Amino acid sequence: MEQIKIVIAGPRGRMGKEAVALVENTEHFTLVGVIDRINNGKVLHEVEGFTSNAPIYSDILMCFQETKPDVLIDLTTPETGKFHTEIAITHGVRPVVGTTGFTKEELDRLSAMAQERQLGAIIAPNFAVGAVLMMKFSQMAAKYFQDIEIIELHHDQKLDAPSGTAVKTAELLSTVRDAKKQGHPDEKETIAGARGADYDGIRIHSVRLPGLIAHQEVMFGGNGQMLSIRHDSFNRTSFMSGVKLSVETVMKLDLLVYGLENIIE
Ligand SMILES: NC(=O)C1=CN([C@@H]2O[C@H](COP(=O)(O)OP(=O)(O)OC[C@H]3O[C@@H](n4cnc5c(N)ncnc54)[C@H](OP(=O)(O)O)[C@@H]3O)[C@@H](O)[C@H]2O)C=CC1
Ligand SMILES: O=C(O)C1=N[C@H](C(=O)O)C[C@H](O)C1
Repeated sequence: MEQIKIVIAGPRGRMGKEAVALVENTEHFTLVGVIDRINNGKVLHEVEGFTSNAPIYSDILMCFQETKPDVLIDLTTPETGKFHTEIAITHGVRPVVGTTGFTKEELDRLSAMAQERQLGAIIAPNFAVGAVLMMKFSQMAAKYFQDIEIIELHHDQKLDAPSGTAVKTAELLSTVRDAKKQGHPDEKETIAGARGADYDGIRIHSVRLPGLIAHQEVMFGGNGQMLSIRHDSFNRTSFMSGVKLSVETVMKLDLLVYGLENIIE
């Protein structure tokens, strides 16, 4: 199998560490460099917890020039992730982005940039196969149940709310459900935010607590019945088979794909 040369941005992060281990343990993947805002000029094994010989760069352009990667895996923050994805597309490096918090306008712009260059790119709000199925099953259910509340629950170090997964879920549900205001027409919040965020009338509630990893429940209410579809990630290894699939798939694409549901059969 042809070797895929990979750069990881955010290697010291919770997801970045897992991604480094994935790339190091996959025969046809080579970690040619990492992007880290500290440790510039060092080799990764000089940083505690790593054994890799990959060089560390704080400058993404220098990293690309010297390591000539095929793929950038970005697991950073919303602002940095957007910047890295733009630079990658501009320089012909295929981005696989797990970073969340991009707006629809930003996604559209990145998609147009990839299309213009006919370059493969994947932005996946959730790499866990079970989470993708939870979204697909919810989309099936939304045809029959129009009253929906999404409860997403995450660790308390998360920067963006609602989660990328919750936004993606609401987008998928809206493809099969007409916009509808839920709850009583005259309902009033006595404390702002009590009814959660509003996406075409679907309510999204974000829970942040230490001890959690990544969880989501989609609740559908009907006459005399309720359907609940839930996914839990209990560790971050749960995301890695999706990262591996995305790296392999992005090499064959010539446009930007947003969401793993578009590449999982
Ligand atoms: N798609 C998916 O399946 C999943 C997506 N995520 C998303 O992935 C992202 C990362 O999550 P997580 O690993 O938990 O977050 P962490 O905070 O643990 O890691 C983020 C890393 O990004 C680094 N970073 C921040 N700014 C820069 C910069 N300017 N240049 C280089 N590196 C930078 C941080 O470094 P420093 O220590 O210096 O701040 C840190 O190491 C989030 O957006 C999260 O929502 C998370 C889980 C699954
Ligand atoms: O920040 C996280 O942890 C996660 N972020 C992603 C999101 O925003 O949906 C994916 C997963 O839920 C974990």
